[in-house]
Amino acid sequence: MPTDPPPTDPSAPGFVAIERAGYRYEAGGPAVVDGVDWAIPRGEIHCLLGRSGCGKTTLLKLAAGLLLPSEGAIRIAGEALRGPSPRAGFVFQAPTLLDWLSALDNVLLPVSLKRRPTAAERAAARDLLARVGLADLAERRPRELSGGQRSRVAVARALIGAPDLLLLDEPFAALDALTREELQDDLLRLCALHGTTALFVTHDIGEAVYLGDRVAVMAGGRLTQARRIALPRPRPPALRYTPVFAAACRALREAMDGEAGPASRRPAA
Ligand SMILES: Nc1ncnc2c1ncn2[C@@H]1O[C@H](COP(=O)(O)OP(=O)(O)OP(=O)(O)O)[C@@H](O)[C@H]1O
Repeated sequence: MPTDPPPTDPSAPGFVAIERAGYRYEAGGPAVVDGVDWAIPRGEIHCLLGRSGCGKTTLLKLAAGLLLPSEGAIRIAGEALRGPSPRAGFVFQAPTLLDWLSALDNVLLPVSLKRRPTAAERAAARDLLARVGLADLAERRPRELSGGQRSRVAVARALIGAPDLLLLDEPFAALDALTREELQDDLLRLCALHGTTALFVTHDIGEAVYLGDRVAVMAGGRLTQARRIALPRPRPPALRYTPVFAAACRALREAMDGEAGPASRRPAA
C-alpha cells in the first residue's frame, strides 16, 4: 500500500473539496479541525480513521454543511457550502429511527418531511429495503427489528433522495462482526450501483481498508496520513481473510504507530 505522492496540483478540485478547513466550537477556543485539505473524487469512498475525540465527527459535519468552517471552505461540486447540503445523505452511529413509523415510512421520512411521497417514491423505498435484505419487513416498526436491521433501514433512508454524497459516522460500530461485514458489503454494492461518493468515519482499521479507495488518518484535528488502498474492486467478502488484506491493514497500522504527531499539513488527496 504505497504512501500517496505529494499532489502536484493542490488546487485540483475533488467532488468534495475541503480547503484549509478549520473549526472552533468557541471563538478563541482550540481548533478541533485544523487546516484540513482533502479532495474526494466523484464515486470514490474515502474513510477517516482516528482515535476518539480527534475531530472526525466535526469534520464530517463540516462536509455535510451542518457546521460551517471557522477557516477555509468546503465545496461540493465546486460550490461552497453555506448550510446543510441537499446533495448529501447521512447515516449516524445510532440509526435514529422514528418508532411510530414503519420501516418503509422511516425510509421515506426525508421525502415526507417536505411533502406527500409519490407512488414512485414509495416503490423506490421498497426497492431500497429489498436491496438491504428487508423486503419482507417493510411494515415492521423499529422496535420489532434487530440492531442490524435498524442500521439497514438507516442506510436505505440515507439513499432515498439518491444523494451524490453519503456521509457515514461509525454507522456499524454497535453491530456484531458478522452483521457489520454484511452491512459493509451492502454499502459497497449500493455505492457502486449509484456511483455514490462517500465519506465514512470509523475507528476500525479493517473496516477502513475494506471500504476505502483512500484512508485518511486524523489526529489532533489534522490529517496525518492519507493512503490509497491498492485493493481490487469490487471487493469480495473473502478478501478480508487474505494475506494481501492483512498486509494493507498492517501497513496502515504501522504508519499510524510511526507517525510523530499531527505535523503534516500536506493536502490529503
Ligand atoms: N458541541 C461541542 N462543543 C464543544 N466541543 C465539542 C463539541 N462537540 C465536540 N466537541 C469537542 O471537539 C473534539 C472533537 O470531537 P469529535 O466529536 O469531532 O471527535 P471524534 O473524533 O468524532 O470522536 P469519537 O470518535 O469519540 O466520536 C472533542 O474534544 C470534543 O470534546
